[in-house]
Amino acid sequence: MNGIFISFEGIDGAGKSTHIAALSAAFEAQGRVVTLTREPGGTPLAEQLRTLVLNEAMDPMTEALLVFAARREHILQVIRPALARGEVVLCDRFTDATFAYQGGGRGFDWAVLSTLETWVQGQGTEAFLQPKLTIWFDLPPAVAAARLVSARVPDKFEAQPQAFFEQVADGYARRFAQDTTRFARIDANQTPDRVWAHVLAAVRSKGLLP
Ligand SMILES: Nc1ncnc2c1ncn2[C@@H]1O[C@H](COP(=O)(O)OP(=O)(O)O)[C@@H](O)[C@H]1O
Ligand SMILES: Cc1cn([C@H]2C[C@H](O)[C@@H](COP(=O)(O)OP(=O)(O)O)O2)c(=O)[nH]c1=O
Repeated sequence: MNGIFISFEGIDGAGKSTHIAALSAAFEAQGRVVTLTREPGGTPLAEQLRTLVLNEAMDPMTEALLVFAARREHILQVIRPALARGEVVLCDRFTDATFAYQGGGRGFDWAVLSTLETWVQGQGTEAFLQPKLTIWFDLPPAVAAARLVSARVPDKFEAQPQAFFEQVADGYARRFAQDTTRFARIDANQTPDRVWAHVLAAVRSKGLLP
């Protein structure tokens, strides 16, 4: 069986986490083995880098290098091995988040991010790794902010003003425009049931679930 790599994206509070477990169950119901993972993180070292990135103030380049360093570990130790075993890898955020947050939100150089992406996801003779499908939960930042008020204690990014998330959303839109076939853009400003129906339809339209 071929491995399947799917990533989930969107600004904080867009509703990703709500649907990842349900999609995992849908794959398992088809007899697939699922690896659920996240970025930054997914290995002990990458989780340590996550703690730094989410809690410490730092220069945007430092931040970009740390998330790509975490990604390198994650790809080598978790994602590629799971795909080689024919598993389904569901990843809560991947490189599009770097373009959106470090590129859009922090204003870090887009071309440098593209170079880092090429290095980290396809070093030497490795085939370039990219999700088969990226589900983008598109939600106006004001709506996301309202959802998060009562949801949880904000981390470094979630504490940013709405203007930051407008830039992050612009980053996602720019990334989407560069590769519309990989992305499924979902209007996340709907009830969870309706959002779920769109998530399922996106996965089915790629032929990944019956
Ligand atoms: N479609 C929806 N409509 C209203 N609230 C939602 C919806 N989806 C998720 N939520 C709520 O919004 C908050 C953020 O959702 P979450 O899945 O944690 O977002 P993310 O993982 O994208 O940051 C949670 O309190 C969740 O219950
Ligand atoms: C993967 C990635 C995440 N991030 C940010 C986006 C989120 O604010 C944060 C962690 O994402 P997330 O796991 O969605 O947070 P939570 O557990 O609170 O739902 O890291 C980046 O800035 N760059 C990246 O490359």
